[in-house]
Amino acid sequence: MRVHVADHPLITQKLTVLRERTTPSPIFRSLTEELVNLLAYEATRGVRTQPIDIETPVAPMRGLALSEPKPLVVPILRAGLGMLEGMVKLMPTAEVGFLGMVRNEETLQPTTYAERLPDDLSDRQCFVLDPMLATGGSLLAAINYLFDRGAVDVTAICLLAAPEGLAAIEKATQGRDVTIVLGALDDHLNENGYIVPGLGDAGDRLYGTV
Ligand SMILES: O=P(O)(O)OC[C@H]1O[C@H](OP(=O)(O)OP(=O)(O)O)[C@H](O)[C@@H]1O
Ligand SMILES: O=c1cc[nH]c(=O)[nH]1
Ligand SMILES: [Mg+2]
Repeated sequence: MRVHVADHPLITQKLTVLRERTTPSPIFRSLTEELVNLLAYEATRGVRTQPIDIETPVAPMRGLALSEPKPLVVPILRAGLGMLEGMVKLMPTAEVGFLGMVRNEETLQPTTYAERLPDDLSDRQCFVLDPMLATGGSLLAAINYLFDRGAVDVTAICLLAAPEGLAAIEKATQGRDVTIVLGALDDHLNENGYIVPGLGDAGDRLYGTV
């Protein structure tokens, strides 16, 4: 598993505002989109392309086009939906699939309440979006759905992660092509399974349900 933790002052600055408890939902939403734009740049570094011959007004040249089949972007509802717009702005031709998951706040186990993915993902590059990687249970379930359908590689973009969740995913995906791109790697999980220092419940903060 490859892990890339962003190291850029603008990402840390935007995350600082996001984490602040008084930041209201509209600002939280726009910062989330800005952060995805920045993280997606790194996450799509390995996107598959093919040469394409074009003519500029001045001369013919060989450029690059995205390869077929196009990448699949999968936000994990609810909170991952807040990252979708930022990602598809960067790759407007990507296809989008959806996974709805919710973590039981007592057992910390995820359940899937919605799934709308292409049946056959053979030869597809997949990009999963979820702001929070806490115990890793939700992201691992999403990664397993994609590999079970034939995906060859999965890249997840998360704003924050806990070391415990990252280690759990690494252990459970041995031998698979998995990349995780993070805005920051936080300190630990607390007794309620929340990332510390974290930002609280991302879904509630995005959609104002606190
Ligand atoms: O790593 P885990 O321990 O599985 O926790 C992370 C999950 O928890 C949050 O979703 P939540 O269950 O709160 O659903 P929501 O997006 O609808 O708020 C978050 O968006 C992740 O999907
Ligand atoms: O810190 C956490 C952990 C799980 N889900 C969240 O939204 N935040
Ligand atoms: Mg939530």
